[in-house]
Amino acid sequence: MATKASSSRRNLHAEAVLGPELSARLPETKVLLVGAGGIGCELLKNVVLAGFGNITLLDLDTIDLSNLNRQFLFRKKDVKQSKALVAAKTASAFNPNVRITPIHGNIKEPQFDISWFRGFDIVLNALDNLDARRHVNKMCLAANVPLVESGTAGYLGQIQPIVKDRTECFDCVPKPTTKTFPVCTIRSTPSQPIHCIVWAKSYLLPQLFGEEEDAGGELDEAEKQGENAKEIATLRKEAQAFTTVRSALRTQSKSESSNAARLAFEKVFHGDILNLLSMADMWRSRAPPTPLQFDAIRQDTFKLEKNGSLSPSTNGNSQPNSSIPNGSAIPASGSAVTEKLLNGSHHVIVSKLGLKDQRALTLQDSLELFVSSTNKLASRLQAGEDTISFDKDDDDTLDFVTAASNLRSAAYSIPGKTRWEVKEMAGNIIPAIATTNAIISGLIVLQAFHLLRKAYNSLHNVHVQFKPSMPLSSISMSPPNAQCGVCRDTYTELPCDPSRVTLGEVVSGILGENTRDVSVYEEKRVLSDPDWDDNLERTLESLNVTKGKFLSIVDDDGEYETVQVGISALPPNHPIDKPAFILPDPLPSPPKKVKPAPAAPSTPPPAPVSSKKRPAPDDEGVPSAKRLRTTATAPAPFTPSKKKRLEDDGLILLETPDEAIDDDAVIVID
Ligand SMILES: Nc1ncnc2c1ncn2[C@@H]1O[C@H](COP(=O)(O)OP(=O)(O)OP(=O)(O)O)[C@@H](O)[C@H]1O
Ligand SMILES: [Zn+2]
Repeated sequence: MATKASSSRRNLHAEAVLGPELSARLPETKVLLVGAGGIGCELLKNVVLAGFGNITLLDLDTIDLSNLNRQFLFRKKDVKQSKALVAAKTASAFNPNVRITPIHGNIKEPQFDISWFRGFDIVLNALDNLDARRHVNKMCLAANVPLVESGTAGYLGQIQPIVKDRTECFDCVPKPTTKTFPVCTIRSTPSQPIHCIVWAKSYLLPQLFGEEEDAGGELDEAEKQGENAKEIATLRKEAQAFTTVRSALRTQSKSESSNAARLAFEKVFHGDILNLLSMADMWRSRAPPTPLQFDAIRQDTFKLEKNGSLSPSTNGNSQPNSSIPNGSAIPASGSAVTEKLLNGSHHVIVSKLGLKDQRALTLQDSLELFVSSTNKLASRLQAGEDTISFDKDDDDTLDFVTAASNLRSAAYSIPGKTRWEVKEMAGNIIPAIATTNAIISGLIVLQAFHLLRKAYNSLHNVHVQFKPSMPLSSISMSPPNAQCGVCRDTYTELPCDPSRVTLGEVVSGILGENTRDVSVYEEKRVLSDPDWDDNLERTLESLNVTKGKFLSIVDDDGEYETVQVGISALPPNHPIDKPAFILPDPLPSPPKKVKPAPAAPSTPPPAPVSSKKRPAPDDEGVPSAKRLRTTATAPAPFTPSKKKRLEDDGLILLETPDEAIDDDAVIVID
């Protein structure tokens, strides 16, 4: 047990650096750390060693073998255990005076409501996805708790301190959206390895092993977008033919193993390609693909015509119409194998000694991998798995995507990729660099100290960049974006019993004397608007508006900012004969909206300071919503309910003539 003397000796260093006032406060400061992954493990170690004494650590995940190289609080014996629990246990040993409360859960769960967030002095994010980051940002704004946001991507990293009404919030600057590709490039005319990988991951795998679905919608949309109508008709036929293959995969017996795989192969790598070849127009200006032959590849008699013109990395040395022997590796772009091939040498040497993941695959290898992974996935379906989707850590799905994408690449004379490269590209993986995580975690704690001291002028957004001469750059904080649809809203809390209080009671209670035309949303669901009051008599519970959710009350004339009403629980001693809700006192009074700046002149003015910011790096992107209510600044041409009804009828309404139609028509890598 630590004595008082040893514990004060332990703190001497921190006290000298932080000063007596802050270091005396740290043992009592309540910090919430969200995420116990790459950044989270480093950060937990830092906050424990800095002297924070009351830490809540939350993570939804369990430890994976692949985490161990950088998430140093975990050991092999901990694999499959809760990250939060193991990290808390390991880090508790670093300082006997620390109390770490681990929570194995999702930060979006309703029990982590506004009052729960309000119980912390500071929140530190160590997350890996936009959705959770956005959620924590909003909860911290609602609870008025300072947040330090962070992210790393390989050698790059960023931290952003966020204080309500003083700094930009996480959503003040729009985030880049995921790269998308036109349907026809993916489905008929791939020209790069990534096109084949997206096809295998987002089209073929779901078609064979995912939920049965009508691909018609996606193609209808592609047709609307003006993509080639004849080609779309061929793709429709192609999609229908999947039914036979799907049922073979779900019923084949062990003895006919490989029959279903052969059927799948023949459909997608032979039949579908023959169909496409019949559309002569398509191949006038591009090299046609080659239908693959199952038996010939197996027997090593298949000769693949190589047409150098399709290779993305052709360097002038390619040799049109030279043939790649079946037993040779499909060249992996960027690898020594490719170099040799592109330099005219056909004596491709495939090392069988290299790591399995990093070996270039021959056409035969790909075929065998296709058969074995298809069979494994089929037996999983037969053993009761409903649907199977891609997961970079699920070997069977990764093998399938590796094999299928390489076979497709071969058919289209596109360089192949190793299993390792496919994992990186299909999983959207930027290798994590432990050093970047460590630097970022140190910076998070420094900004946390400024926040706790309320030294707002010392706050900085800091970037770790790949520039040896200047590895760190920092930018002073910008004020909130006046048009931000998240931090400019007015937040309030409504303790209530959702099974007893009606939507109408809440809306009129919150508006009070200030009655005006409003529309009410929960996320993007419209619950009522001035022309549609059907739901006002219904209880919140019947509308699925429960603890932890927000009701957004939007001024219909666009004159006032939106009021966000966070639903929370009534205190346990609330008298049963009193109304089933407690209105905030005073009632929220949203400010008038700041009108957006006039349209930019034709010559753009110099970039404002805030545009120097780099958006937070993200391992996982989310496609942009068709119309995010919160970012709409101009009054909508339709009332929300009417818009919703039209959208339910399958119509997409554009806000402005130049609004792009959303991403439904394209396949998204996520
Ligand atoms: N909604 C959420 N609630 C709680 N924890 C979350 C939530 N979303 C993500 N996380 C956690 O944030 C952490 C992010 O860490 P990191 O980026 O290192 O991810 P990882 O899953 O450990 O690594 P990798 O994705 O590279 O395999 C993960 O441990 C993840 O479980
Ligand atoms: Zn904002």
